[in-house]
Amino acid sequence: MNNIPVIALDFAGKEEALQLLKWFPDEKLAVKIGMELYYAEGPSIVTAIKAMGHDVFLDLKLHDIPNTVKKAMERLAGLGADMVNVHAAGGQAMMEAALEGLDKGTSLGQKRPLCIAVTQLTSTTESQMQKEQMIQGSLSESVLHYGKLAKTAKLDGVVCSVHEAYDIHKRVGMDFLTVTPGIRLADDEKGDQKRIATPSEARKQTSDFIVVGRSITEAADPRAAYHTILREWERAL
Ligand SMILES: O=c1ccn([C@@H]2O[C@H](COP(=O)(O)O)[C@@H](O)[C@H]2O)c(=O)[nH]1
Repeated sequence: MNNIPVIALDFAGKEEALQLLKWFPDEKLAVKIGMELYYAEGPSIVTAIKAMGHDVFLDLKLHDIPNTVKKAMERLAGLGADMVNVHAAGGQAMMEAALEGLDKGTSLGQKRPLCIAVTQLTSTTESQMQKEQMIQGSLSESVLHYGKLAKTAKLDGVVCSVHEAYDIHKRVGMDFLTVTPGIRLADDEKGDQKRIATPSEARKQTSDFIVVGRSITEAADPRAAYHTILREWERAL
């Protein structure tokens, strides 16, 4: 995965997703296939988008007992996605099982998908986390804790907000990936996201990948929105 931003294809079906991709006839993109599109279309949506030459982050956020996650990852490994993920809250043994499944399901000569762990969703606030998840301490401590746990389990990185990305890199490792959704341009609607940041802040805070959905997919001209975000990212340093 190289391209930035990663476009979240949060659509009800293949037709809508392909409509969006038509805005980018000559560009190799990185796209994210999430639950909505995957549950509607099944594994063929991953192979179809890979066949178009795009990188795919398959964002299914697995969270179950280790054996179930291992077997599911064994199946997902064969689809050709470049990145997959789990919830760090599933625990170290579950994350290790995810990797085991991916290794087992990856054929000889194929590259194992990167595997990252969701820490605290970008739609979660600190007070919500403390009340609803009964986690004491700050949200940034919780994200760091999950980051360290994911590193111990030998995962490749985490999903976190831009606000935690630098701390993760400093304290877990500069080569440990930080994938950051919750990206908004200054005038964009926040929607359900709580811990948001601009593409420029994301770059300054050392995010490796920014994930952008509605700011691109709901724009009147998605290609123009994509390039505005890319330009802001490129000019940030
Ligand atoms: O903590 C997380 C984990 C995943 N996401 C996903 O990223 C996109 C963001 O979409 P926007 O429209 O740009 O808000 C979406 O697919 C989420 O499922 C996240 O937002 N936060």
